[in-house]
Amino acid sequence: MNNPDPRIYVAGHRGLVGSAIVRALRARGYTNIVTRTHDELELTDQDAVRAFFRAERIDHVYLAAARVGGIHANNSYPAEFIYDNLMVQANVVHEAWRAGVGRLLFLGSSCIYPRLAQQPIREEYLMDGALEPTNEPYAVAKIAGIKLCESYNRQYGTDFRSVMPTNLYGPGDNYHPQNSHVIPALVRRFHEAKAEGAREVVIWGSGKPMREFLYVDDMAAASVHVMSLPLESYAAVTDPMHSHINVGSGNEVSIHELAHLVGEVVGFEGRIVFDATKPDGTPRKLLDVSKLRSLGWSANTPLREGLHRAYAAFLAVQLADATA
Ligand SMILES: NC(=O)C1=CN([C@@H]2O[C@H](COP(=O)(O)OP(=O)(O)OC[C@H]3O[C@@H](n4cnc5c(N)ncnc54)[C@H](OP(=O)(O)O)[C@@H]3O)[C@@H](O)[C@H]2O)C=CC1
Ligand SMILES: C[C@H]1O[C@H](OP(=O)(O)OP(=O)(O)OC[C@H]2O[C@@H](n3cnc4c(=O)[nH]c(N)nc43)[C@H](O)[C@@H]2O)[C@@H](O)[C@@H](O)C1=O
Repeated sequence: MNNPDPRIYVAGHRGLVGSAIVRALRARGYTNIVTRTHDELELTDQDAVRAFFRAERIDHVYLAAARVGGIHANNSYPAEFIYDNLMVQANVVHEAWRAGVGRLLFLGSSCIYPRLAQQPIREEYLMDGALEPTNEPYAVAKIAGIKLCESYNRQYGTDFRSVMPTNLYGPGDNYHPQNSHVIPALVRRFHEAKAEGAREVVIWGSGKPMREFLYVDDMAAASVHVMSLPLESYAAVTDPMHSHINVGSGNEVSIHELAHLVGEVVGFEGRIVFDATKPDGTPRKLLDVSKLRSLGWSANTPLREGLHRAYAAFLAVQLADATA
């Protein structure tokens, strides 16, 4: 019989996705959740990861720890993006197998797919063409993560699953002015422009790229849903090696439309201008989410509502920082 309250390790529990996964697990009544901060457990250190799994007797793992960032961070620190991600996932997957972990969820990213993939992007388009250069090292690491899980499943019969999220946003995001993703970057930039009474806000690139966005609590719900499925159900829609599955909202907007929407949510009334000297990245990446829908899950937070919640979370952080 399945253990109703498995011992669950959420790696990266202080990050955007990991913190939402912990919220989702607690809301569903799971109480046996194990966490370690980065300072307490360095996941690139194999000996430390081995000792952790040996001591903790974990049943399930959510692997939401990774080196993560937006287009500028990926383009500026390619060595860290490939090295850290390869090491973290190799250590966690290998030591989880050694320790007999029953089920693991690896979080990849929609940037694993070819830059000019047919849209919407189906899971089987993986490795069908060249990757987007601004994030190729990160994407190569994430592809290796999928293949790690597949290989352990094939050779050792493990149950290691992989989800490929589209661009995420929400409470707990990284608001670094350069290294963050577009939504937290714009929330902060519009907020500061409004506070300073600035006449214009500059957005990177042409404004033409299309992106699909998913609110992070929807992502967490999808992760818990995928981990709760019987293996036969998951394996029936993934390929025979129990490969990856896309997670998205099914809707896309241009960066131009997004900028106007964030400006509206924040209440900025000035001009929005585009700096075409900055990179656009992939022109379009809309995921085909029919496999996940066939398994009974779909997103339910519209972008405008998610942006209002994300801005409220940003304001709460500002307030806490100001009163600290
Ligand atoms: N955000 C997005 O738009 C998307 C994210 N994803 C994927 O979702 C997952 C979670 O991303 P997200 O929550 O946004 O990322 P965050 O950067 O918000 O969180 C990552 C967490 O992992 C921890 N971490 C990083 N490196 C190590 C390490 N070497 N040892 C221990 N802990 C470490 C970080 O700790 P610390 O901060 O202390 O370093 C942080 O708590 C990743 O796999 C990412 O690739 C996929 C698609 C889109
Ligand atoms: C999730 C995904 O995240 C990264 O890829 P990306 O989709 O290109 O993500 P992004 O959020 O950084 O940018 C989206 C778009 O928005 C434009 N843009 C405008 N103005 C700002 C801005 O101020 N900041 C940022 N970051 N982008 C901006 C930007 O030029 C681009 O056209 C990957 O490296 C990879 O890590 C990955 O998997």
